[in-house]
Amino acid sequence: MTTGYVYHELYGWHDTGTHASLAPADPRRGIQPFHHLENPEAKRRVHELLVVTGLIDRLTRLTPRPATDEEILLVHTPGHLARLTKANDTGGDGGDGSTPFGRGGLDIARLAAGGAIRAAEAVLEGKVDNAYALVRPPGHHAVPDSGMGFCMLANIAIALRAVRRTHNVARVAVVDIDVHHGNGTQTVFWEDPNVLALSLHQDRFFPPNSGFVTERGAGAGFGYTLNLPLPPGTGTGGYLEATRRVVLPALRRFKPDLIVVAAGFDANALDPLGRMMLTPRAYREMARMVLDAAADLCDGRVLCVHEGGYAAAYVPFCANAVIEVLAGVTEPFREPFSFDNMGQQELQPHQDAAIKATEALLGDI
Ligand SMILES: O=C(CCC1CCCC1)NO
Ligand SMILES: [Zn+2]
Repeated sequence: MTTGYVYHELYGWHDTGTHASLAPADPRRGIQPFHHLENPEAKRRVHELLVVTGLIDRLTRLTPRPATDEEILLVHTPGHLARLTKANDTGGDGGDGSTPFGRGGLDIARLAAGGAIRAAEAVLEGKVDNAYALVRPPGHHAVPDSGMGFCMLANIAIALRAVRRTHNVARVAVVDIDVHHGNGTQTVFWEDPNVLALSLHQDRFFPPNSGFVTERGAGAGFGYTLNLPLPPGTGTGGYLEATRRVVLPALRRFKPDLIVVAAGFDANALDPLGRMMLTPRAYREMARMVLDAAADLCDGRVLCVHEGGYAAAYVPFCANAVIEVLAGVTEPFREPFSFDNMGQQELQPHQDAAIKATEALLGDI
């Protein structure tokens, strides 16, 4: 099994400032300077764990390149690109007031989107069987006319639109496991029956009023947007049942040529921005199920693009578990501490009800 891997040190130089988690530091409002939640630590430590454990030596390193204006404009409006370009010398915000970037921030965002493109190309050209793009800033909230929720450019959407012009890939399934709704991907492909936008996320967290099971796509795309809002506190049982009963049947019905995972890890048990309870074992089992489905459906073609995940000491073990599955590692790394025995990790009735509601919609794929 050959697994492509995209990472660049510049991803760690994306400067989100002292936003004191979510709001700009301001003594008049009692907000002390603190690092922004979307800071380099968690992602840099994912890379460093791969290096220290030696897993990186089993991966095929792919060098990211900047996404061009033309590629960005396949998804975003000229106005959004102009906003980012104008602020690139000074630093600014992606558009929602919560997406700060420093000088050269657009250059790094281009490298993130270009990293997703490069990884998608390598998978589609058969250079690797699957790939992991450890990119930053994240992308799954960005919509055509604005950045949002720490996302400046819609990395996955740009990659898909770019490679669909140059490669023979008709149907793509995007499985978003970030704890927040993949609204950006959903918005871009809302009317597209050839992209299945499937999101598992914490119910009514972010973006506000987004990610309801009733959001199903429109026109020819109706039924190809699938949302599974899960109750806060959902753990391994809920996610594995959701994967078994919603994700896998959806993939089997959709028959994708490529499976893309919006690999956010903020559903981890220690995350400051999520209220779920996942562990490396849970992520490993979800990845195993998706990889097995990919082997049956699309010659194993899976592309993971990193999104959120803010517990800097825990996310590395969660992401490492997924990358081990991609790389076919049979002796998984034993993470030093786990929360598999947390109370109510098994499926709970209210979580089962949420799964049932989305399960009922599979027939429209
Ligand atoms: O991890 C994220 C960022 C979510 C935050 C953006 C502002 C409040 C919640 N999205 O996937
Ligand atoms: Zn998130």
